[in-house]
Amino acid sequence: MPPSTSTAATPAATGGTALALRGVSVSFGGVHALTGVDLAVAPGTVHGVIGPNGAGKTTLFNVACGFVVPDEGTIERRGEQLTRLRPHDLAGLGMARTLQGLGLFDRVTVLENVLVGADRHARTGFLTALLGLPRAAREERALRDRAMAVLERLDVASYAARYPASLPYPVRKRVALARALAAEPDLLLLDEPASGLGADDMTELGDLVQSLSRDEGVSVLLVEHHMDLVMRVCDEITVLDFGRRIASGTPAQVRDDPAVLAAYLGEQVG
Ligand SMILES: Nc1ncnc2c1ncn2[C@@H]1O[C@H](COP(=O)(O)OP(=O)(O)OP(=O)(O)O)[C@@H](O)[C@H]1O
Repeated sequence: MPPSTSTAATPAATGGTALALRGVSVSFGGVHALTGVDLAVAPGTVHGVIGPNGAGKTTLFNVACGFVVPDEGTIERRGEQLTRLRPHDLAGLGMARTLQGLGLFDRVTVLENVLVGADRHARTGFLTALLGLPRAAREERALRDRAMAVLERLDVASYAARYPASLPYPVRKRVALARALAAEPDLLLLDEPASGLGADDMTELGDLVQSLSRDEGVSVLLVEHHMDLVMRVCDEITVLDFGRRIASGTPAQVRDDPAVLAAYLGEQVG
């Protein structure tokens, strides 16, 4: 079963972009990681962020997640400015993310990891459910059903009772994505989701991302090195270089942009 579409973003429902960064600047000491960057994720679309090494992609992702507070600029969600976005605010805002480091809990099972994501909708909370209190029983069952459904969708339900550390990396990546999807976000932030994946897994990942946006109206911000994946699944792409936006547009526009070609000159494009 796919995640519910009840929270999916539509232009009418959002009253604006799914996420917009305006004039965002971030410095680390003397390093200008981002300078006046604008980016708008249109509802229900996949927006890619690419750029050579050190271009500022991770910093931009961290701003969108609330890990990094920009020195200047604003973040808007559905037309409203978010002041002091924090990582723990994401679920309440209908946002979910996966990280390069995956961030799975090694001491609980795959299913329990995904339940942490699904817990966004629980009234009684994951801890109460874990403790098995009677009033939580029905809700816990519903949460487990949804978590299992997401694991099935990503073809990893057979690992539900296993511990993440014992699993191959591509499986752990799917579990991390399942945990994000279990929260039924309408905006998904993906940081290098294809890293460490083989060709088949990458193709399936691309199909899933496209299906989430096209069939379910989920908006996606995709920071990714693999150019072929970005070109295949993104509706729009923002290109960063030395912390500045040097181009944005459709994959075809970006591919032919002289500034982009110059930025990547000498880089091996994955
Ligand atoms: N915590 C930090 N402290 C100091 N400098 C940083 C920090 N994080 C990033 N930078 C610097 O900011 C710039 C942008 O880095 P960032 O990691 O955002 O780029 P990136 O495009 O994700 O690079 P890569 O593709 O290599 O991962 C780089 O010059 C980097 O060295």
